[in-house]
Amino acid sequence: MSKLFRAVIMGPPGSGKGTISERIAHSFGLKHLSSGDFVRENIAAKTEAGVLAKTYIKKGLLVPDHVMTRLLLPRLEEMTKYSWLLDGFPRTLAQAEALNSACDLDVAINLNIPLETLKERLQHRWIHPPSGRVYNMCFNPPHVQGKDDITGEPLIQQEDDRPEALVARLRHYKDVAKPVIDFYKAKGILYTFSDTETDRIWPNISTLLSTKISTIQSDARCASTH
Ligand SMILES: Nc1ncnc2c1ncn2[C@@H]1O[C@H](COP(=O)(O)OP(=O)(O)OP(=O)(O)O)[C@@H](O)[C@H]1O
Ligand SMILES: Nc1nc2c(ncn2[C@@H]2O[C@H](COP(=O)(O)O)[C@@H](O)[C@H]2O)c(=O)[nH]1
Repeated sequence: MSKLFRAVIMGPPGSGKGTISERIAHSFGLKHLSSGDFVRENIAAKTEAGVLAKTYIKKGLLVPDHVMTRLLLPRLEEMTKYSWLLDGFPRTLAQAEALNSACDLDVAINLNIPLETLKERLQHRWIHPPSGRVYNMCFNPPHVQGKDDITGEPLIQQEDDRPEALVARLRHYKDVAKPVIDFYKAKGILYTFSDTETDRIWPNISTLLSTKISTIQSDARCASTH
């Protein structure tokens, strides 16, 4: 039986986490687990965690660690038989430590994108809140402007994607992300990718994952024959 592969992807707002996560899931057959999707599901289901999370999201804040961890770890327990990519979690050191106590990771992908590029991207980002599907009028526009490709429902722009909200959001991101980046660097599993275009970053991520996944599978085959 081949060993399972587990990875996380991190990056500031607008860095392409969601975009690249979809490509990884499609190319490598990994389950794409999005913390934002889990939050939206809980909000829609009006669970205790969802109701609490909504109060923070409406203020453009991160959901508190204990709420996020309580919401996310049980979902990972349902995934023990799958290889997965976790998008949007961890965002803080406390979350990284909680995840570390629950499972081992093979790779932590870190997207390092220039501020001006993030600003440009988020000005043109439109989302379909119920599904979390993401569009960009310059990069991947919807078939019909303002409408979700799948449901035809309206797309919105997030308040905190506005340029004036972004600087504070990015400063906060850097403050909370640095300990997480250092945590995975110390574990020897951090891989950072810097560029202004997802289409240039993608081949490098694809090569890394191809190498890592085939190495894990060949090690598993060796182990099973000894
Ligand atoms: N790991 C997490 N810890 C705390 N809050 C989270 C976490 N993941 C998601 N959230 C909350 O849920 C909201 C929606 O998450 P999602 O990833 O879909 O959007 P986002 O963070 O705005 O994405 P992006 O980083 O691309 O801007 C976030 O703005 C945040 O408030
Ligand atoms: N102009 C470009 N836009 C891009 C690129 N990669 C992603 N995007 C768009 O930016 C936002 C943020 O992406 P997310 O995956 O972090 O939500 C979103 O609207 C994407 O469609 C790119 O290389 N160039």
